[in-house]
Amino acid sequence: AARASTIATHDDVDDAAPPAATHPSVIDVNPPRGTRDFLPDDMRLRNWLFQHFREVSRLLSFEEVDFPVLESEALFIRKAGEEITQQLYNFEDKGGRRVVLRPEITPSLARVVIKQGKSVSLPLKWFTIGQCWRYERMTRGRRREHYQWNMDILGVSRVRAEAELIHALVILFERLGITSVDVGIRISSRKVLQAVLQTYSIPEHLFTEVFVIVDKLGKFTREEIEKELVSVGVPLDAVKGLVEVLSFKSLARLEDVLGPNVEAVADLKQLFSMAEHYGYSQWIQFDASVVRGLAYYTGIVFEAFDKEGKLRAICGGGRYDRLLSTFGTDDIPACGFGFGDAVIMELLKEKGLVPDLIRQVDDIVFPLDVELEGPASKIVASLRQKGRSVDLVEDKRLKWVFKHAERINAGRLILVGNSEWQRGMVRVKILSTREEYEIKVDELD
Ligand SMILES: OCc1cccc(Br)n1
Repeated sequence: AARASTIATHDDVDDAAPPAATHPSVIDVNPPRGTRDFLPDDMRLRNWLFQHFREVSRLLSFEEVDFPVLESEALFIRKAGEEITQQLYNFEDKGGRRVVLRPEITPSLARVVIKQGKSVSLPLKWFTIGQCWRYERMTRGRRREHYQWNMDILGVSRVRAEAELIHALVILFERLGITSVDVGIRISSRKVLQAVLQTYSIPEHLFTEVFVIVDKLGKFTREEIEKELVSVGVPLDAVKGLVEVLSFKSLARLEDVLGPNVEAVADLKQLFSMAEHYGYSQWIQFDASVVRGLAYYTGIVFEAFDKEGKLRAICGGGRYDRLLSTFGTDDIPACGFGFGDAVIMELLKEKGLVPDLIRQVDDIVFPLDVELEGPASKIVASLRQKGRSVDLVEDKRLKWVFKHAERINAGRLILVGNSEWQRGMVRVKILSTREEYEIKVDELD
């Protein structure tokens, strides 16, 4: 009871911060609300996933970059009412600067490309894996941080960029053991809705707001969406027309309604044709209801989803040809996606595809007597020099050491004992075969 009283827990769900610690001993051993600790087992899994992200990026000849988690708040102030900008993890730093823990990575990429100015060489193909944050009222108990793999192509205006990024997604899923039976990639284009809005002469300045509202379909009822659309100035007939087109799942149907010369239809037909050549057609489907929730998308948008419909979108992305001009500089055609580390892990668990990543070590070295610790350390140094991972164990009973060797899946147990050492030897036990032998110290490798 005494111990419990000194360690606060945060079982309360309200969002107020706990009172500042009154005594140095009062610490909350949990990580801050909505964040995670990664202990060795978790870290092995995270590194396994990130290694796949990196390997797929390498296969597509992307270069790795990194940006600060801390960014100027100004980079993320957008007026379209997106969830991501309404949940900024923002604050004022000690210098009075308005800063945020970044909620996404693309604006940082834009900032760096702008900084490079004319010296940026195109096409640019960059990827990064970085932690992103949101400040969401914990009443919903959701996470406040996740790691996101981002791949972006700048300087390619044709839908080849989208086709390449979708290829990356397909390769990643296949590497994880996920098939097109488990996951699909829904594809549409913001130009579809744009074409519909234009037929109703909706002013262009409303487009972004409409996209952000329409993206909430699925989270809100159709009536709520229609009401919100009307509230931002979309006449009811246009709302009905929009909702009608949003239900389209066939490109042919879309072409019938919009006509063959609409850019949206041409882009999508080209992308689906490219998919044939890559051999990943079975992974993708046209779905006009895909808009994605980021204000700056201007063209093709896509998201991967689990076909059992149990999880939130696995990843999402699209074309954003006019992001740079919103920061006051010349536009560069751009396309990218963000792929979070959480939903994919939920999917792998669902599918029984989470690998069993055990701790492993090559050697355990154990001096049987305290005066053999020096020789044992010499052996350890030599083995590590040869690139072997070595666990030097001391102050333990031999019985414990044998159990420990099993526990950490050691390859060999090297016992440094007096009688052997006098003859320049050590005793080696191969854990997998139980084979035991003596060997000259300088022949140990
Ligand atoms: O994908 C939206 C998002 C952004 C930042 C942090 C988290 Br958790 N989720």
